[in-house]
Amino acid sequence: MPIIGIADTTFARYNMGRAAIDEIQKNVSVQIKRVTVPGIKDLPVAAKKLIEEEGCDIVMALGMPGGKEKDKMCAHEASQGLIMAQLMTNTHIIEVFVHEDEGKDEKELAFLMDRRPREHALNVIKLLFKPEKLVKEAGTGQRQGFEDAGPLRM
Ligand SMILES: Cc1nc2c(=O)[nH]c(=O)nc-2n(C[C@H](O)[C@H](O)[C@H](O)CO)c1C
Repeated sequence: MPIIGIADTTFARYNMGRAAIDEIQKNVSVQIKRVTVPGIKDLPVAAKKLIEEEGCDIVMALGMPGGKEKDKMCAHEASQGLIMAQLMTNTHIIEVFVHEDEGKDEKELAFLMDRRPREHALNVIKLLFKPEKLVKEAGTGQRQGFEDAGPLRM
């Protein structure tokens, strides 16, 4: 049975890991290993450990960069770490970040922090079990959280 790793943070203002796990469990029967770290810069090593020490086949790295400039820098560094961890382990780590300033108010932010992990959880399931479904969706302007952008027409 495949193992999905979930790494999330205490910095985030919504329980993104719980949303992702709920969506996974609604759709497939898999083993889940979860860790929670303080912030997004702690996610790369947490994800790498889930892969190398816990045998995870894929990992979701969930976090919330804050709205300040230093938070955005932090997010960029965390992203680079996550890419490095993917290359070091040859394993997908799906980055699920919701920036605190993406929502126009707290209600919209909470909506997004619930929806994006759920929609990426479905992507993770497709990557693991039905990669051909993603091929069918190629170029269709999928977005996680808000409305899909949709395909371009000639
Ligand atoms: C400035 C800063 N901003 C964020 C952020 O926007 N989101 C987040 O999840 N964590 C932030 N952190 C904390 C770091 O990611 C990390 O937890 C600490 O530097 C300890 O390694 C820091 C230090």
